[in-house]
Amino acid sequence: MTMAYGEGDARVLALDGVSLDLYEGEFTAVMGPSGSGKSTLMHCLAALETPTDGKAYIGDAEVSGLDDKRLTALRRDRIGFIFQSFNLVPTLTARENILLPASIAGRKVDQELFDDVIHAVGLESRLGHRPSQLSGGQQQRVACARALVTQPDIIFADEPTGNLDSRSGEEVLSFLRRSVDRLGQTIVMVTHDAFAAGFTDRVVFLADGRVVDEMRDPTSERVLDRMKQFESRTGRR
Ligand SMILES: Nc1ncnc2c1ncn2[C@@H]1O[C@H](COP(=O)(O)OP(=O)(O)OP(=O)(O)O)[C@@H](O)[C@H]1O
Repeated sequence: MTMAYGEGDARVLALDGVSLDLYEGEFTAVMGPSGSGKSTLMHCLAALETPTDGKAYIGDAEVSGLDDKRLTALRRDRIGFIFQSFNLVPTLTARENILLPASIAGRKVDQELFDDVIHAVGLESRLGHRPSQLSGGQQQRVACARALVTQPDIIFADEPTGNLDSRSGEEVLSFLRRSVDRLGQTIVMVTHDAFAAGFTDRVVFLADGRVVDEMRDPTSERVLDRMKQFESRTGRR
């Protein structure tokens, strides 16, 4: 996939021929220096942006090249999102936020799955609270529950722990890990954080819009080492 922004001298190649397979039931981290194309890659994969060249697929469905109506349906039915800034609706309770995407899609959430997810994120006593009455960590857990209860084919998480203290961040990461292990959820997470990457099955490293390396069964120590190697090779620090 290629993604170019701007024209002439201002042209930026955010993605430079990226080819990447993501596997079902896996937790994948996408890492790389600032400006390496992580967010652009995620947006193209999640049908939020259309690449200049190339295609993205979810299963057999091509996400680039759908008309608006089909795109909306694809995002609604098959993709879940978790953002750094939670993106909850302030006037709705935690329960209402969690059920909102399903209710927009006109679908019922399986009660057992709902109970399971709520229990797993530890939100039982907070379902009637509005976002402003919850801590950042609790708000992000609501956002995780919201992404999970629709059982999407894939969840895209953009720096999900970026706004959290380390303890809340760890809770969210453990929870994402468990949802991969227990529910077979597929998750792709953009992160700068080697600790967060240590929770995943696979790390894909981007630099200058290309995949430059990957690591299976990462530990945060190995990820940190690899990041240091990249920094010394590219002359940073
Ligand atoms: N809408 C846009 N218009 C022009 N250039 C853009 C746009 N979006 C991204 N870029 C450029 O594309 C390149 C990749 O950006 P991207 O946001 O994907 O990087 P990133 O790895 O997610 O960075 P960060 O870690 O800082 O969020 C950067 O050089 C950026 O300036």
